[in-house]
Amino acid sequence: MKGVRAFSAPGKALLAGGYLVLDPKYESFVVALSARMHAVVSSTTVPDNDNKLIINVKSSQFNNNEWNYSVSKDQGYDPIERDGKSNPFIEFTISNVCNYFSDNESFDNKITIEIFSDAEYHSKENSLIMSNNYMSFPFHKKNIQDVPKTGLGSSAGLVTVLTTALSSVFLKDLDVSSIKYQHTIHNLAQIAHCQAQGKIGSGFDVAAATYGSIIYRRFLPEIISQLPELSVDNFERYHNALKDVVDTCNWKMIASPTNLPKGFKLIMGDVNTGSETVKLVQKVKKWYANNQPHSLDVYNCIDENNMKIIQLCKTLDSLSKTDTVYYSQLLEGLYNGYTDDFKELKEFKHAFLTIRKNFRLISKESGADIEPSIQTELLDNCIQIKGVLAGVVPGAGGFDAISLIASENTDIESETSGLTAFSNVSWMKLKQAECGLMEEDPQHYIGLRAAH
Ligand SMILES: Nc1ncnc2c1ncn2[C@@H]1O[C@H](COP(=O)(O)OP(=O)(O)OP(=O)(O)O)[C@@H](O)[C@H]1O
Ligand SMILES: C[C@@](O)(CCOP(=O)(O)O)CC(=O)O
Repeated sequence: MKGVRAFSAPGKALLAGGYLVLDPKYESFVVALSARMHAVVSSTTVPDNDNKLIINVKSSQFNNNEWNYSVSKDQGYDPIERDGKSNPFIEFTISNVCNYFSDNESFDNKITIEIFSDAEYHSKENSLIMSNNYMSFPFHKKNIQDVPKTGLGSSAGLVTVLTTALSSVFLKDLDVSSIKYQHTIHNLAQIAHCQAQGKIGSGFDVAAATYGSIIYRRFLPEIISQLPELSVDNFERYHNALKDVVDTCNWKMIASPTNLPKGFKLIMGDVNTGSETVKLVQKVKKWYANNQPHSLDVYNCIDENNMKIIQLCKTLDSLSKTDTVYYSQLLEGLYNGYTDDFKELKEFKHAFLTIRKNFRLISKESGADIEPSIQTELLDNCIQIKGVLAGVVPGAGGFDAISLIASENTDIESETSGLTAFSNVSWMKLKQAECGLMEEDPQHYIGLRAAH
């Protein structure tokens, strides 16, 4: 095997914009997370291979899961798994990437990709930690689909990093810091992820996996729905349409880089239950359609406050550079709980409280438990903790992990340890990611051993 390369992509928390982000008229605030999905790729050329590509994908952290595909132009790049095993997220990624690059003259025909996922994506129960000097991953006895998820976007991370790893076999000069390549990877991954999910969602998870923390406005769903069905018979038609959608079409989306302001951090707490996003979305959509114009007023009020949060992050970022004296007083105030002395902090806190109030209203009227009362109680307790400014149930809400915005000096573990109000929360080892897609050193994945 030659030219081994490795890549990683971050997970996500949709801090502001749940549900509204499904409509291209609203913008949202997505924080990329330090929990990352990784892919180590190597390739070689084997002779007499009947023009087939052999693609082996291993996810050994999950009961040694492994998928062995053969792919060829004659089969329309529809991957055939040797033992009939299925992982739609891997399959749609392979078919789109291979189809997209099918015009390339020469490329290696035997590809091996190892997937690694950081611990916070899944429940760690009954897992064995394997580490080396650089990385640490939990190994499970169960298959990937049987290990409970925490809701950080594992499938979006997987599809994005797998798209990158596979593309690197066709594009020897692939540079993930280049906007051009990020754009190609994002578009291919977004298409594969929608096809694997069987629906066209807002795509904020794939966008964050590619670009990192972003202000996001979704692409028009027609961009993806206009693609013809991918099948053996219409390979050429699909290929031409795919090239057009990936390279030429204006997706009319926004993914502009952002960050939490200096001195602020994101904290996430898992409540170990999880929720069914699809059902929540169905109920909210039904409520929205049947309650006009009141439902539009509620959405617009949420949007006003989402925009306030986005604007306040920009204001705080610029204050941290232009008025360092005021900014350090503000950070003192944040840590010590004098938030009402600073108009920016007061407004930030108020914006989150207003969003939560509106989501509770939608919960009551639609029957979708976006902020269930148990989470209300938890969030209300959290915002009393020293240094915690605001809290919310991110994304679709429900019983997923909660998100808090706090002073970077807040030690949430020690502030809450031994208190019954927090006995059901496990604080996740997470922070905001420093970047979206990145290239990693493939040596860092070698020699993982069980810790003693
Ligand atoms: N490490 C992995 N190895 C192989 N497949 C994976 C891996 N992680 C995720 N997947 C695939 O993604 C599927 C989970 O996707 P799903 O969209 O249900 O979860 P999620 O993206 O973590 O959830 P959410 O969008 O709520 O954050 C798995 O069943 C598997 O097919
Ligand atoms: C409700 C929704 O806006 C957010 C879902 O977010 P999450 O998967 O719960 O993080 C749906 C979507 O954006 O596709």
